[in-house]
Amino acid sequence: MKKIGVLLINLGTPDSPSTADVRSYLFQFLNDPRVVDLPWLLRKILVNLVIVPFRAAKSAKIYQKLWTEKGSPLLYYSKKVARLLDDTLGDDYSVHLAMRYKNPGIPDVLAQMKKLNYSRIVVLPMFPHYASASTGSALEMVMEEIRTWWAIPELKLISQYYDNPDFLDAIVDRASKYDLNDYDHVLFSYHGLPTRHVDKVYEEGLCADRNCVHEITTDSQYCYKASCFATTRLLAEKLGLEESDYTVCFQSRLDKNWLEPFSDKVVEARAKQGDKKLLVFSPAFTADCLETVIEIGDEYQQIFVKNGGEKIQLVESLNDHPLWIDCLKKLVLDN
Ligand SMILES: C=CC1=C(C)c2cc3[nH]c(cc4nc(cc5[nH]c(cc1n2)c(C)c5CCC(=O)O)C(CCC(=O)O)=C4C)c(C)c3C=C
Ligand SMILES: [Fe+2]
Ligand SMILES: [Fe+2]
Repeated sequence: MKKIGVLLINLGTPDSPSTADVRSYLFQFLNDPRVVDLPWLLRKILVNLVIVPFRAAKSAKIYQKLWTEKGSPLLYYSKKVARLLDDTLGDDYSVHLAMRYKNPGIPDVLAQMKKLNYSRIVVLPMFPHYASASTGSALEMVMEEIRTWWAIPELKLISQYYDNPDFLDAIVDRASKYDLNDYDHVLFSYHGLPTRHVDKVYEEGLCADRNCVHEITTDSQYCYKASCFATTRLLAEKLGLEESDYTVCFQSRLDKNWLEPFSDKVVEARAKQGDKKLLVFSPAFTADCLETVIEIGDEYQQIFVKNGGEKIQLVESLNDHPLWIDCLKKLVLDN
């Protein structure tokens, strides 16, 4: 019998790109109080009467562009990573994949894992950076489920690993097919967050430095913004980039009070100042998804060209990269 269970978690994706399935996904996602952290009534009104009704059909059209014959890339690659990780970890480990939203859901997957009586469970979110809206939400759901078990196994929750050398090397290797000298500028575009999400990490209620490029300290260790800048500094060093060669930016905002600078505005500004080719890294996304393939690869490309640029080259997500599998393997073995 296998002794250690590994629960690999990703965000989740609609069951299909139909408007009904996208609506149901957005409904579950945006009603999460760690994602839309407003008082209950305000969240219900805003999400269920404003955002979801207006967004579902529009998002469904974008999901239809993203969908391949293998379905959603996020789910396809998450499953593949789980299989490869299971193969490489050997007989003492068994890897299970769950999604925070939609399928396969965390409660169902944990119910299967419970029956297998693991002596230890390692929970490994596929988010290198901690954010309450991603890792926090997934780990909370795991704890909510496991707290009801009569026999609670040893439990290890991995909160973040953005500075793990294997993770960084995998990204650098992913980019190795591009010659940095061919590009006018490099962007490191991370998923955005409402600024208050970042502020809430700090006891006194404010991200120490709103324009933070700050070092990681015990106070800021779970500041998503700080960890994005730290990731960028580490990657830039490995890539041999000077500070003037790159810009850190944040994409996918839902309103104006999100982390800045906004990626789409940076793309526009770089085109207007004469850049023709941009190389874009997206280190917060470990699998191809709507926010990389469509938002960066398609929407930003259009913005760039409209303003005088030529080509936005996205550095593909890690997906099933062997060094990424190796990184996950070591994270499990070290924990
Ligand atoms: C308040 C809204 C949102 C927060 C906060 C948020 C944080 C967050 N999201 C990811 C990763 C992904 N998000 C994806 C899609 C997506 N995200 C939001 C909103 C928030 N995300 C929406 C409404 C959507 C759906 C698409 C749309 O309608 O625009 C995806 C892609 C999923 C896919 O199926 O391809 C990912 C991945 C992280 C890591 C994060 C916190 C840092
Ligand atoms: Fe998101
Ligand atoms: Fe901060």
